[in-house]
Amino acid sequence: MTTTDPAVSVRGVGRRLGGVQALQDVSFDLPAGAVCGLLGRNGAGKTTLMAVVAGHDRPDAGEVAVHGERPFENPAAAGLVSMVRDDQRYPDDFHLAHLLRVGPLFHAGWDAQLAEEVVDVFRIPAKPQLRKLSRGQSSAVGILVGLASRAPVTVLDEPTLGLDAPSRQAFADLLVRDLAARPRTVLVATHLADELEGLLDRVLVLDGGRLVRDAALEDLQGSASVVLGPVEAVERATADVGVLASRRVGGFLERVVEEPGGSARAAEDPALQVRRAGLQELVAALGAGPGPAATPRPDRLTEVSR
Ligand SMILES: Nc1ncnc2c1ncn2[C@@H]1O[C@H](COP(=O)(O)OP(=O)(O)OP(=O)(O)O)[C@@H](O)[C@H]1O
Repeated sequence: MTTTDPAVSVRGVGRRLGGVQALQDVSFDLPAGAVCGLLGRNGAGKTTLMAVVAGHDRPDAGEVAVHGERPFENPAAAGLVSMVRDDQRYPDDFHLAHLLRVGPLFHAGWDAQLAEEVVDVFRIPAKPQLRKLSRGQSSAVGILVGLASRAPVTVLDEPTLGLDAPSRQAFADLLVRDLAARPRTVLVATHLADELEGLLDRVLVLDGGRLVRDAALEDLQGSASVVLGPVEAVERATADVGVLASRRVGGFLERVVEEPGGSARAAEDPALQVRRAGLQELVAALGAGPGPAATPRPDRLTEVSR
């Protein structure tokens, strides 16, 4: 293994659960030290993918390697990857104090001081059993384990689910600070792409179990714009460009168009508003599922009317 080897390598991975093809032919590499957002709609396959990367589940097809080790049922990989699920279960009688005691037993790199800091920042209560904590408090416990375990590859499934706004900001601040002090690779699934955008180096987008985008954040940013205005004016300005999504609200039309070039004509029309597409909008446009074609590029389109 060299320093340029990827921290995570996924090749042709498939996973069928029940009657559902949850993952199909998924391939990507995560460079060591990258913070990668895993995005996609409900049921896109994010949790399934994270579970096979973390070795909680095995793929039916393809190969997964974490720092060169197969993660499933391989003791050599146990300390390399830590995954915190959004529905993480603990023993019924477990309190915070139990978790803080067993953390170092399960995670060789456990940082007790950081764990205590997370307890303070998120005000995680000591008293009720962990299973009785609120949704947001349970997420804070997940953040505690995810950060304090300091695994070389950390997998976080919806870490901010149910957190209030100050706590979501506290999570982002802690993650940035801790990664600067102890760089590691992070794969984080979220439905709040815009909130975590500032933390990400890479973005993976799943749709229906397939990987539809694997890009550096900077390549994705600026790859699309939003054009908004009266229906006819928007249609005229975007007639010959790549349209990723369209949404009609009354007499107005909003289109997500591909750059470069997509918004050029619209920018000359004072009746139209043009702005850069946010990550969330871009992901929605890429993974919005099948819809009637609105332009001659039906494979890339979604048309949503209200
Ligand atoms: N144990 C299971 N048995 C049958 N189908 C399953 C099982 N687990 C997941 N699935 C299905 O596999 C698909 C992918 O599920 P997954 O939980 O990976 O999606 P997700 O992207 O994490 O969704 P969400 O954003 O809602 O958490 C879904 O269609 C889901 O219904």
